[in-house]
Amino acid sequence: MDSTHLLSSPLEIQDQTLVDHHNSSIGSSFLQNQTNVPKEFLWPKVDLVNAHQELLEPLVDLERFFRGDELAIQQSAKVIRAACLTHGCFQVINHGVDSHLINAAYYHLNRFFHLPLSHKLRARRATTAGLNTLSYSGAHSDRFSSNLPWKETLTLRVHENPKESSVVDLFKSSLGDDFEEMGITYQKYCEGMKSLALAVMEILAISLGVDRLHYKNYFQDGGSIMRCNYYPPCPEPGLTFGTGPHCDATSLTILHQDEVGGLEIFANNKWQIVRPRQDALVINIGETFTALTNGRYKSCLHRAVVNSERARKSLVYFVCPREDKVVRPPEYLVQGDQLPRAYPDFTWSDFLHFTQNYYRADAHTLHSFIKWLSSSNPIHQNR
Ligand SMILES: C=C1C[C@]23C[C@H]1CC[C@H]2[C@]1(C)CCC[C@@](C)(C(=O)O)[C@H]1[C@@H]3C(=O)O
Ligand SMILES: O=C(O)CCC(=O)C(=O)O
Ligand SMILES: [Fe+2]
Repeated sequence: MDSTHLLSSPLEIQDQTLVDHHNSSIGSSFLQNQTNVPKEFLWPKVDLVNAHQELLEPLVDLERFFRGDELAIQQSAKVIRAACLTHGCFQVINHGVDSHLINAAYYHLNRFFHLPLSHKLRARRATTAGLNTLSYSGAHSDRFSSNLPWKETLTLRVHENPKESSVVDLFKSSLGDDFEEMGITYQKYCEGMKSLALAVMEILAISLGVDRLHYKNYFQDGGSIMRCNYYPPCPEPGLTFGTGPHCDATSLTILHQDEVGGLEIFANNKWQIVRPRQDALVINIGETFTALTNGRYKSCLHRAVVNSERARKSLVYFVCPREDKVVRPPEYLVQGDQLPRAYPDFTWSDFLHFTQNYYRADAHTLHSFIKWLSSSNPIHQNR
């Protein structure tokens, strides 16, 4: 683990904040007007290795799952199992999320990121009574001072089973009445993604040989994080990342990337390109799911590269357990001395808190979190 990433207190994060023009005003116009990459965006050379090969991750057709074709479901589970044991990534087609809804989500994403920066900043950590939050960030420059990502993000955090009105109100109250339509679209997008996530949970359970409904029931009352990524063109794309190498701390990620491409996955000891498919959604195993499988399934190490020609966009839906729920694998995956517990119990709320206040998520977040848990809470030490 790189201990320089481990921050001992929230204050240190504030201390790292960039000053003056970087502080709150990095937006696409700032990034787009650069003729070279400012030093805060330069990533270490060891990380900047290129990917040359295309990932042949499995493409799973969910049509037969939704039709209840048992033989096909078992076959898909087998293919998914192999992918999750090696790199933690697969793609799905005929996934049931309406392509018009995905297009509408991109339409609103574009509209949002083309607003003047002062307007985008109105969505900085806005909150509704239901505790859903909306937050805009330009290159995370308010949180970090080096290895900045060449992107802007809009993050919607949705608590379990939100009422439509709460998400729509959040968009309206932070961005203005003109954003009602955007709120409705993102509410629907999250609903579509949630039902897909529960279907995928069923196949994952089958693939692990645990009770078919185990994970579906577990995530039924869970929340989610929806993120829009906007990656402006970059004058020297080989020096930086749109999103640096990391595993998602969340449970499952359902990602759509636009036709520009840039998502790369670390598999078989090398970085590999995930070619965009308009009709497909990329599914990545996150670290919380790794813990829920007692370390059986690999969380997917991935990154997003930028290019000098075209802005790139992606829509990311992160599946999370209910915040206070204990993250613990089913008994079937823990068997005495042969298969002891790989991680102690924790809650999603604590893990999320760690990533938002103490540690910048990277390739080792779960490992670092467990270490941090045991050092800050002796109860966890011998579990
Ligand atoms: C729990 C989370 C932390 C991040 C958002 C979600 C899932 C992925 C994480 C992230 C994308 C990993 C790379 C670093 C990060 C800061 C980013 O570049 O956006 C991460 C997210 C975050 O803390 O905002
Ligand atoms: O934009 C992408 O393709 C990847 C984004 C990502 O990994 C993330 O937001 O967690
Ligand atoms: Fe990610």
